[in-house]
Amino acid sequence: MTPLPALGWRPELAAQLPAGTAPARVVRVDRGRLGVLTGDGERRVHPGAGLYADAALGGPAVGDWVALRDELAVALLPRTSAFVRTGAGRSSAAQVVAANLDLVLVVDALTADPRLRRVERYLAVAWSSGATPVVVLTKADLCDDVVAGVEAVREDALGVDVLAVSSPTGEGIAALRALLAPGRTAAMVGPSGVGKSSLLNALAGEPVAGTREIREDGRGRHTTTARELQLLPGGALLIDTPGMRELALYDDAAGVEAAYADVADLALDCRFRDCAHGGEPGCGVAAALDDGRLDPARFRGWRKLQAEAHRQRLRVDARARAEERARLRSLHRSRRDLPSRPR
Ligand SMILES: Nc1nc2c(ncn2[C@@H]2O[C@H](COP(=O)(O)OP(=O)(O)OP(=O)(O)O)[C@@H](O)[C@H]2O)c(=O)[nH]1
Ligand SMILES: [Zn+2]
Repeated sequence: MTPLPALGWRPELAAQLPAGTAPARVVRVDRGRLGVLTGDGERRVHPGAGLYADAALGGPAVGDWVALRDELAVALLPRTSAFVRTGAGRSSAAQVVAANLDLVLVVDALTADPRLRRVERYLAVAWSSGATPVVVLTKADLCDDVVAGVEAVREDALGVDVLAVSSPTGEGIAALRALLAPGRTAAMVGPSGVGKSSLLNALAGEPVAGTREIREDGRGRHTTTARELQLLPGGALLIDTPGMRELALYDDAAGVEAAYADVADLALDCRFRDCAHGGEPGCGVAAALDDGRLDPARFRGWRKLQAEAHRQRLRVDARARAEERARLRSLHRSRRDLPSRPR
């Protein structure tokens, strides 16, 4: 028997449960079936039409809470956060790949130069989901200057925890575990090969990634399910779905603007075109914060990225000016060195 808070249950959800139903957390969405965890263990249930009643929610996703009536999931409970994939392929319909995340581990490796722009894009998507991002830099054991590597990312990822870890040596794993408090739900994003599976195994203390087939003994019959939500020994929950992993590929091409299109929309209402949304009269962003249309956490996330984008522009400008000077110098030099034209 697992107490519900250990599955990430929030007491305020109790009021949202239809009469005669019990809560369950979705651990896998499979053609026509849902794998769920309840206080009594893991089960497979049928998704009822009620889960799709609100088209804007995009149906059940890993991490969602559903209301069960026997073997039927009848309702989708409100989410605190949602990782949405948009613009994948030709369809522009939003697809929720994971829900109710507290933390998003943005994973990259310390072996290559820190890929700051890429980390930033992941951070933008993480903030926009409503979850708090943490940057986890893997392969610390292969890096000569871990401190510098961490510092470069930290400078860029304002207000975000940045940790260095090594899955084989265990370096930094305890510090990461400390962030993964009991009942909190996290998920990993990051490019292929940076060590997400290894990290999941290190956190789990046993190989779960790659060998995620779990044999279950349910009342005499054996069922096999591949869970996409793991309970870690420390009590946190870690979501690892192919959807989250693919998300990376799409959002590499998208950008901060896309992730924060709603804030940009609100800014269109500002009286002044160059409004900095810092207390100016007639500010559309401030109005939306006041009446609850804009979440303050989301606004802070956007602000951080705006500041970073600005600094990045200054850096690029400085580089462009330096390059232009170098170009002019070499041009003069080549003119000077040019042999005089034959008459
Ligand atoms: N030295 C070292 N090698 C690591 C570490 N983490 C992962 N690796 C190695 O890096 C390679 C890729 O690791 P994975 O865990 O499969 O990476 P992944 O991000 O899950 O990759 P995908 O499954 O393609 O998304 C493997 O050969 C791992 O053994 C680390 O901290 N140190
Ligand atoms: Zn404004």
